[in-house]
Amino acid sequence: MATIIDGKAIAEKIRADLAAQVKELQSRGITPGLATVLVGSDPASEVYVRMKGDACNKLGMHSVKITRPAETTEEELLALINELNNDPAIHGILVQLPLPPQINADRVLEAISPAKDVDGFHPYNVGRLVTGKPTFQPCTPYGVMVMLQEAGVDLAGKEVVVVGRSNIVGKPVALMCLQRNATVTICHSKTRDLPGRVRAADVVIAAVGVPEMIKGDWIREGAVVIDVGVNRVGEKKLVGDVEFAAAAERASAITPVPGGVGPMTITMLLHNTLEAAKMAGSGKG
Ligand SMILES: Nc1nc2c(c(=O)[nH]1)N[C@@H](CN(C=O)c1ccc(C(=O)N[C@@H](CCC(=O)O)C(=O)O)cc1)CN2
Repeated sequence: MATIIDGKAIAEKIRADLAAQVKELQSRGITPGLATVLVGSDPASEVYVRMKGDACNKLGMHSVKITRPAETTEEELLALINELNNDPAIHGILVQLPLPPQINADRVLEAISPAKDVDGFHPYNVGRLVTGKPTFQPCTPYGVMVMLQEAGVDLAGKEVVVVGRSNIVGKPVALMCLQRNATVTICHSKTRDLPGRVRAADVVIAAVGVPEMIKGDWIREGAVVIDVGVNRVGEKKLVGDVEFAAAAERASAITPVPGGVGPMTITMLLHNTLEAAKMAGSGKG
C-alpha cells in the first residue's frame, strides 16, 4: 500500500516559514502585494481566486482581488495590467485562467511585467526555465517538484512519464524533471499505447484533466504517482486524473485529490510573490 504524499501538510509547513519571512520583510517596510484578476464568473475560478486572496491575507501579505465582467475586452484588460505593472504596492500579478474567448490569453500574459509574473507564464520567464536559469517557476509544477523532494524521491536517472502537455503544467513539469536528470516522456492524446508508456514509469505525473483516466493497473509496482487533476464529478465530489484506490495498491507513494497538489499550487504562488517583493525591495525587481 502506498504512502500518501500529503500536500496539505507540506503546504502548511512551507506557509509557516513564508509567514515568518513576510514578517521580517515588513519590519523593513515592505509588505508583499498580490493582485488577482478574474474575468467572468467561472465557479471554479472564483473559488481559486478567493483561496489565493485568503492565503495571502493569512500570511500578512497585501492582496487585491479585481473582478471584471465576462464581456471585458482585451484592450480593457491590457489597460488594467498596465496599471498594475506601475503600482508599487503590487509585487505579483496573477490573471486567473481560463480567460473568455474574446481575449487572447497569450497577449495578456505577455503584457505582465516579467518582474511581477508570479505565475511564471511570461515568455521571458518560460525561456529562463527552459535554459535552467533562476526564474519564477509556474506554481503547480513547482509544487509538484517540492512534493517529490519532500517525499525523498531522487529523480536522477528515473523514468518520468508526464501525461498532458499544457503550458501550465505538462511542459514545465517535464522541463523541471529533466533539470533534475530524469529521463522524461511527455504523453498526450495522440500517444500510441499510453498504458504501456505509463507502465514503464518510475514516476507518473498525471495532468490531463480527465477524471480517473489513468487506470490503477497501468501503475508499475513501486512507482510514485503525482496526480495534478482536480476534476469535479457531480455536485461536490473531486477526483484526480488517476484511479486513486487501485493505483495506491501498486504505487510506493501517491498524492491524493483533494489535499495533494492543489494546496501546493497556492503555496508556491505565495512563495513567488514573496520573492518578487524581496527583489523589488533590493532594487532588482
Ligand atoms: N493563472 C492561473 N490560472 C490557473 C492556474 C494557475 O496556476 N494560474 N491553475 C489552475 C487552477 N488553480 C489555480 O489557479 C488551482 C487549482 C486547485 C487548487 C486547490 O487547492 N485544489 C484543492 C481543492 C479545492 C476545491 O475544493 O475546489 C485540492 O486539490 O485539494 C488550487 C489552485 C487553473 N488556472
